[in-house]
Amino acid sequence: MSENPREPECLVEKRGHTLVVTLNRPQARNALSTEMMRIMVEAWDRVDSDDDIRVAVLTGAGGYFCAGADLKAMSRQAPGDSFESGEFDPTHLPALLKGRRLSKPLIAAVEGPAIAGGTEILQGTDIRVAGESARFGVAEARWGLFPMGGSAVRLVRQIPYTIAADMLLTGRQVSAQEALSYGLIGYVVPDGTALEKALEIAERIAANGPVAVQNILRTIRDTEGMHEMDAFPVETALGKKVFASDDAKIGPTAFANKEKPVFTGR
Ligand SMILES: C[C@H](/C=C/C(=O)SCCNC(=O)CCNC(=O)[C@H](O)C(C)(C)COP(=O)(O)OP(=O)(O)OC[C@H]1O[C@@H](n2cnc3c(N)ncnc32)[C@H](O)[C@@H]1OP(=O)(O)O)[C@H]1CC[C@H]2[C@@H]3CCC4=CC(=O)CC[C@]4(C)[C@H]3CC[C@]12C
Repeated sequence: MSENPREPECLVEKRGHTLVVTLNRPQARNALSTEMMRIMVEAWDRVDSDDDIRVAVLTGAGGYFCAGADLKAMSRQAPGDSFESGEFDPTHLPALLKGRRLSKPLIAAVEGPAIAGGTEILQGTDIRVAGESARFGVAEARWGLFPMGGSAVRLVRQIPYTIAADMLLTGRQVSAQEALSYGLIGYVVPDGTALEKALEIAERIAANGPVAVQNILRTIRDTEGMHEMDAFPVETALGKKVFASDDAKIGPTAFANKEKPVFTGR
């Protein structure tokens, strides 16, 4: 099928306090194009800069999540050439959230295949929902490629070593139920309802204190891999910022008055 030139290759829509980012090349199973990744980076910048956005959701169009890099485009222009020329420094791939993390929670809503770059970007998300027919895998080795989206570093930190090694070295796909059992995802829902579930989770987070949410998230990230005695000073500094916020007064007062807190994000 030809690509629809009028349709953006990535859709970005604000729904209340949530920004929904939809990979939109279903005819190519939402394979990553440079245009798609350009829009993704714009969306990530908007998440970080717009105080009214408290959560983001990443999903794919057409019942697919993402088939990874565009292998056809890659056959026409080898990424290695771009690396050698210095055109791309793959140490930082902001579209794939490698070398960049969002300051607000990112929820993945996966339907269908999340393969190679699709499972790579998944590892940059925080909460993950998948339809029961979704499939995951890091297929790069099958094509003589390297999972440059961060999986050879991240996957073994997110799921058991032997499963990560198996997936990375064989390139095999795993079902949503397997992925749930490994802890790669947190929810399996009926096909077609992953976005609905992700938006429900997003709403719950958006109703919480934004200062608290963002500093809890930052603590998780900034202390990953640290000895706890080295991590606690980092955690405490961020926690004190939260307790110094207006929201830290709004919450308890709302409870005492038997009201729903209306947080300001300050
Ligand atoms: C290294 C980083 C990641 C690399 C990769 O992801 S490699 C890609 C691996 N992907 C796969 O193995 C999946 C292949 N597809 C499938 O297995 C199946 O299609 C499916 C299971 C996904 C679906 O099966 P299906 O039966 O439903 O559908 P099909 O009939 O198979 O397909 C339908 C239709 O879609 C087309 N299709 C499917 N997948 C792809 C695909 N991956 N690419 C293209 N087209 C696809 C299929 O052909 C059919 O089409 P049709 O015409 O109908 O026949 C990289 C990630 C990001 C990169 C960096 C980005 C920025 C940069 C830019 C540069 O220029 C180079 C440097 C770089 C920094 C770049 C470097 C490498 C990355 C980091």
